[in-house]
Amino acid sequence: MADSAQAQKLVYLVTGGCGFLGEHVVRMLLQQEPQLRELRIFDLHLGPWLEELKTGPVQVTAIQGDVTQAHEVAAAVAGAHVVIHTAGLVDVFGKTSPETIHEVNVQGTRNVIEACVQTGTRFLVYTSSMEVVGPNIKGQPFYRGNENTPYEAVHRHPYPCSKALAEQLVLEANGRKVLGGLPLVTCALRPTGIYGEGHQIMRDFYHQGLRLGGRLFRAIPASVEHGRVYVGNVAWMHVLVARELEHRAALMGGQVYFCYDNSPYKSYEDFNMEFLGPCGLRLVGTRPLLPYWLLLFLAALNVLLQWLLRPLLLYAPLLNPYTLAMANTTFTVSTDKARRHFGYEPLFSWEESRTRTIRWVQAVEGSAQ
Ligand SMILES: NC(=O)c1ccc[n+]([C@@H]2O[C@H](COP(=O)([O-])OP(=O)(O)OC[C@H]3O[C@@H](n4cnc5c(N)ncnc54)[C@H](O)[C@@H]3O)[C@@H](O)[C@H]2O)c1
Ligand SMILES: C[C@@H](CO)CCC[C@@H](C)[C@H]1CC[C@H]2[C@@H]3[C@H](O)C=C4C[C@@H](O)CC[C@]4(C)[C@H]3CC[C@]12C
Repeated sequence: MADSAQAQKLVYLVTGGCGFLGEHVVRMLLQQEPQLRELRIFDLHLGPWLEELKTGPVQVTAIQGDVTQAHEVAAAVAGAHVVIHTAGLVDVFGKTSPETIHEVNVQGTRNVIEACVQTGTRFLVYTSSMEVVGPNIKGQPFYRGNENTPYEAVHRHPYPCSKALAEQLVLEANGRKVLGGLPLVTCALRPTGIYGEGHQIMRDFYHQGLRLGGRLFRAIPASVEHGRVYVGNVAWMHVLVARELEHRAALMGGQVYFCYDNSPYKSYEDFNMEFLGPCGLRLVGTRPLLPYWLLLFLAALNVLLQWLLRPLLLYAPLLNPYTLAMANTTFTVSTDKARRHFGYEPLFSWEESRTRTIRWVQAVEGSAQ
């Protein structure tokens, strides 16, 4: 008893802890981090599920706050040993202005770094994105690449631009002296497209399929591979990095790691069918049903409609030129850097990840009826 009380000494802060990934990180920390004494969860919107966590042995502190407000961030960071910064605005559909995306993703990250420096927190793990690398605006394939694969990372869309800038800030902050004189140790994790329980876009595709009489129509050639990784494994990588940063600071500080697991390489649509198929949906066509030029035209039309309708309503469909380019460009990773640097092995096999995700979609279906 005395031993476990002594071992429980660490204070962690998870920003964005009520988001899709953030909730998995929070739950994973509570299950897998025995050294945890207090877990602070900082988010603009706090979820009601946090209440159930407050009865466990770890002190769970929910903080409603905004990463763009430096003083709120500094108050939340003060006294934390580790910060896992997952908060961000994930918008590739034109729902939010580019300025707001920049403010949350870039200025928010700057505030987190400055808070660490001012309050003496030494370990910062940043959730970056594969989009920091690509796909680029030229649509060049990135086929089973790793962290050292040369690739022309050129972006125009506000989301990848903001993630790239924020990642750069985090990596440059590695080694800065924090209050007390010790160096800050940072690193960035780059998930590919995350899937699993709570994935809003999967839910959207599922509902779209139901509306279309149980069918989805193939729009992307099956040969275009899109990297995907299970949310539980992404969360597990965050927990491991947070734990190991202190012991392997020289090796891991300032590094980037793709998030990967054993999920199969498939097209975006074929991959989704791994879950939606067992839930009763069918992907129609072995080839795209519409020619690419027509899809591009529809995507451009959606942009025009979004602009025209803006004064009346928010029209933000899944298809726009950017999402089409994303889905239509091969981008897959194949790396073992995380295993070599901090002993990462996926916690969930592909079969388990798939089963869990199917069960979740079925529960979504149940709750929709
Ligand atoms: N979903 C993916 O496929 C994916 C892939 C790669 C990287 N990422 C990155 O992972 C992180 C989490 O993404 P997600 O998919 O869980 O998104 P999400 O939208 O589900 O979660 C983001 C969380 O951040 C919070 N947040 C937003 N603005 C905030 C602010 N101003 N202050 C405080 N909290 C704020 C939101 O309330 C939300 O709970 C993001 O940084 C994203 O860029 C996501
Ligand atoms: C053309 C449509 C026909 O069915 C398919 C459109 C699919 C798109 C909506 C998604 C294709 C690729 C996705 C992105 C990718 O998985 C990686 C991402 C990185 C992450 O940081 C945020 C989410 C996302 C941008 C993800 C968003 C949805 C897609 C563009």
